[in-house]
Amino acid sequence: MKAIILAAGEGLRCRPLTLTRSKVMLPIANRPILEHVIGSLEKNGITDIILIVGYKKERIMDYFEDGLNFGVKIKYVEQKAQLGTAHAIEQAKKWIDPEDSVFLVLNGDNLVEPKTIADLLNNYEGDASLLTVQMEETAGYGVVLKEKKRVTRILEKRPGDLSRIVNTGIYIFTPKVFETIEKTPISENGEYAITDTLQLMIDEGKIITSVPTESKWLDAVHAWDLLKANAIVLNSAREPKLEGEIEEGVFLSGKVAVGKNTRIRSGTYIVGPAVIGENCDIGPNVVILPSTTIGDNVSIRSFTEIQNSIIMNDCRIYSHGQISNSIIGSNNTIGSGFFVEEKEGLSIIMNGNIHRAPKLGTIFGDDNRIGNSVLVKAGVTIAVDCQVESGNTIYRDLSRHSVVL
Ligand SMILES: CC(=O)N[C@H]1[C@@H](OP(=O)(O)O)O[C@H](CO)[C@@H](O)[C@@H]1O
Repeated sequence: MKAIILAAGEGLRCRPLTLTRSKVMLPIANRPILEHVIGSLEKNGITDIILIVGYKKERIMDYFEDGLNFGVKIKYVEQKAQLGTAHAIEQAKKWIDPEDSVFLVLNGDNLVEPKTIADLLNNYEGDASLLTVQMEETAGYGVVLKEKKRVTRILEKRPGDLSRIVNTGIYIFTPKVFETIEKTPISENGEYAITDTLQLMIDEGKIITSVPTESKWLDAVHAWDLLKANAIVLNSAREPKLEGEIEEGVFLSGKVAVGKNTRIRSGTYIVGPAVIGENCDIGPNVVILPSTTIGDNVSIRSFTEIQNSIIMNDCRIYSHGQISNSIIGSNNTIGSGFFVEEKEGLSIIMNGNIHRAPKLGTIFGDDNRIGNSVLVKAGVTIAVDCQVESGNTIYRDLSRHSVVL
């Protein structure tokens, strides 16, 4: 069976992290979300993958190449304009054999475990099937109404609580779906939505079934959702590997993974679950608390404490810092005495809408340079290529190339 993975969008609500990479490339436990998705397909024996790319596609293609290192074969198809999920799937039409009985479609930016996909593979029926989860908070998703297994309506991102059965965006289609995709009208927000295609199929009397799952399905809607996803994945890791050099006098407890060529210096105290990548230099006397992921080529100097955070590749973090509930993009330099304030239940405004964040520190994009003794207020984001001189307190979001003297 072939799988089409949708990986063309940016992930606007994950800015500033997505200013330099698309959402599918955001790391969870040091691997892009898309790598987790491909791994789950491969474990189900699905190795023939059509990857729909668009935004920052080079970064995806450079990482995955032809897929062989990941146990799959990838055919890249470009969606030049991001005109919706039905339009994205339509781009793959040429590569789906009309004689194939069915194919799978899923999002490249939702974390799924192998069993999640198996639940659909083992239970699909009718003209199309979609995998659903039960959720309390359904805002931002499509929900379905159904009679027994048969879907009677799909409602996309509507306010109210008509249904708690959420569409995961994981589907089994027959090649006939392309006929209905061609007839799908453009929606109010200017997109061709696969959910509208499905509604059209329902209206034509076709049988669309919903397959419920209780297996893992996680969507990082906002950047801060990555912290939760990271914690879940770190917690479920099996037998983490300790490579590199662990000096005498290092304390490790819980699940801790350390990559090749990394040195953990004496006096460092690490409580897992935690993952530290390759070629890092940590300590002496650094404290790393659950659920933290540190990328490759990162150095962290004495008396810095990091908790429940993601630090991406190529960062340098100097001494006496405190970072918690935060995401630091790649190639950031952070001076001594850096302090991130954190708060619970912040209201963050994006594009005029209010979004509620859980306990949050800060989110940094890539390539920022922060001097010594800098304080960042809770919920504040620093975009890309910003420079903050020593001794400043950052109260407001910094946009790309900002300089704070
Ligand atoms: C038009 C469309 O395809 N909507 C889908 C899709 O929404 P996006 O906003 O495109 O990610 O994925 C959601 C699951 O992540 C699903 O709930 C919804 O129905």
